[in-house]
Amino acid sequence: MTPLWRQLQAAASVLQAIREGTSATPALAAVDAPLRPGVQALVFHALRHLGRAEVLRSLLANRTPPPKADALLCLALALAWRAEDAPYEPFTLVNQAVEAANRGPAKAQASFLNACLRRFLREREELVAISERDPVAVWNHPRWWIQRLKKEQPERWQAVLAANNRHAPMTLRINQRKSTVAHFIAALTATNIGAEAVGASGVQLNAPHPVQAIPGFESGTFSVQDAAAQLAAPLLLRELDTRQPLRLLDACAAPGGKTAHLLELADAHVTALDIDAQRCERIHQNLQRLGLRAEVVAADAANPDAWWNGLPFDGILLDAPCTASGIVRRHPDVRWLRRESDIAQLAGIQAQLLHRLWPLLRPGGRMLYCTCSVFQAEGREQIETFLTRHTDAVFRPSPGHLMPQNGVDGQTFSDNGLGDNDGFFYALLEKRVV
Ligand SMILES: C[S@@+](CC[C@H](N)C(=O)[O-])C[C@H]1O[C@@H](n2cnc3c(N)ncnc32)[C@H](O)[C@@H]1O
Repeated sequence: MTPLWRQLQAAASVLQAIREGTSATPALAAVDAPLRPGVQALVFHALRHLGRAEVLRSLLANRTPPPKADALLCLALALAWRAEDAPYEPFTLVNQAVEAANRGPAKAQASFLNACLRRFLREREELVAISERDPVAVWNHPRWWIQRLKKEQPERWQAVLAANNRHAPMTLRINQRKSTVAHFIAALTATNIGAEAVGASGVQLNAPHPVQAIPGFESGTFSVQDAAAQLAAPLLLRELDTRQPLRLLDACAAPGGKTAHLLELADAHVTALDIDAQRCERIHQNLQRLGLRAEVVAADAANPDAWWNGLPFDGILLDAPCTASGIVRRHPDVRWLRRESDIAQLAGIQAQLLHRLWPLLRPGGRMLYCTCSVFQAEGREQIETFLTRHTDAVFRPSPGHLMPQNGVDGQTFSDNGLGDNDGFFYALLEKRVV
C-alpha cells in the first residue's frame, strides 16, 4: 500500500499547481494513475478547507514559506484542523506531512513545518477559535468572493457559500428516446441503487456510483447532468413549435450535454458549435453513445461570417463561457483559480457573443442565454444591458439566477424550484416580429 506521506507529497504538488493557475483536472492527470483517486480525495478535501488552512498558517508562521513547503503545510492544516471530518487522525497526518517534507522538495523547510504543525496540534482549539474571526476561514472562499456575494445576495450569501462547501449529488438525465424516469428508477432499484426523480427527466442517486456500474450507460439510456443544467433544453423548446423540424444552434456546445438534451426532446437540426476542436470530439462521442446526430462545427461563435450559411435559426442556446462560480461544489478548485477581474473580462466575452449571435435568430425565434455563474454581471446585469441595446428583444418568463443549494440538509430557496442543484442563470429572449 502507498504510504500516506507519498500521497501527501503528490497532493501538495497538485495544490501548488492549482495555486499557480492550473485547473484540478490537468493537475491531477499528472499524478501516477494508481495514486490518483486517493490524491484527488485529499486535494478536494483540502480545497474545501483551504481558507481555514491559510488563516491558521498565518497564525503559526510570521512569514509565508516557499511555495512547495507552503503547499504541504496548508494541505496538512486543511486536512487536520477539524478532527471530526479529517480523513486521517490529525497526529498521523502531521507525522506523515513532516515525513513528506523530509523526503521531498520541501526538505530544507522540514524542521520549520515540523515546528508549525506540532504547535498546531498543541494549541489547536485556541488557534481555531482565533481563526473563526476571519470570514475566509469560516467560509473557505477568497475574501473578494465573500464580499461580492454578500453585496449581491444579502439574504442568501451564507447559504450559498455553505452549499458550495458541500458535496454535490450525482444526478442523471434520462434519454427519453430510450427510457422513462419511472422505468429507469425501477432498473436501478433492481440493482440496489437508491434514487429518486428530480425535475422532468432527472434522477438523483442516493450515493455516487461509477457510470459504468449504472445500468444503461453504454446503451445511452442516461447522461450525467446536474438538475439545474437540465432546465436549459426544455426552456428553449418551451415556446417553439416542435411539430416542425427546428433549426437550432447550440453556440458553446462542448462536451454536448445540452445539445444531446435538445435532440432527446425534439426532432431538430442542431448545429453544435464550439471553439475548442478537442472538446468537439467529446460532443461526437457523447452523441454517438446516446444515438443522436448533430452537425458539429469547431469555430468561434463570435465570428459567424466564418461558419454561418445565412439560414436563420428558430432557436439559439448560448451557454456562455463564465466564471463557473455556480458549480463550486463539484469543482472545489474554481474559487481559488478565479480572480475578481475575471468576472468583467468574461462578461465582456458574453456580451460580444450575445450581440454577434442575435442577428442569426429569425423574428419570432427564441434565444436562451445561460451561465453556470451566481454573479450578476454574468446574469441579470448582462441581460438588462442587452435588452437596452437590442430593442427587438423581449424578455420571456425565465428562472433568472438559481442559487446552488442542497435539498437534503441545507437551506433551500423557494424560488429555485429544484431540491438540489448547481448555481445557474437563465434568460429566455424572444425576437420581436416587426
Ligand atoms: C459552459 S461550457 C459549455 C457546456 C455545454 N453547453 C454543455 O452543456 O455540455 C462553455 C463552452 O464554450 C466554449 N467557448 C468559449 N468561447 C467560445 C466561442 N467564442 N465560440 C464557441 N465556443 C466557445 C468553450 O470551449 C466551452 O466548451
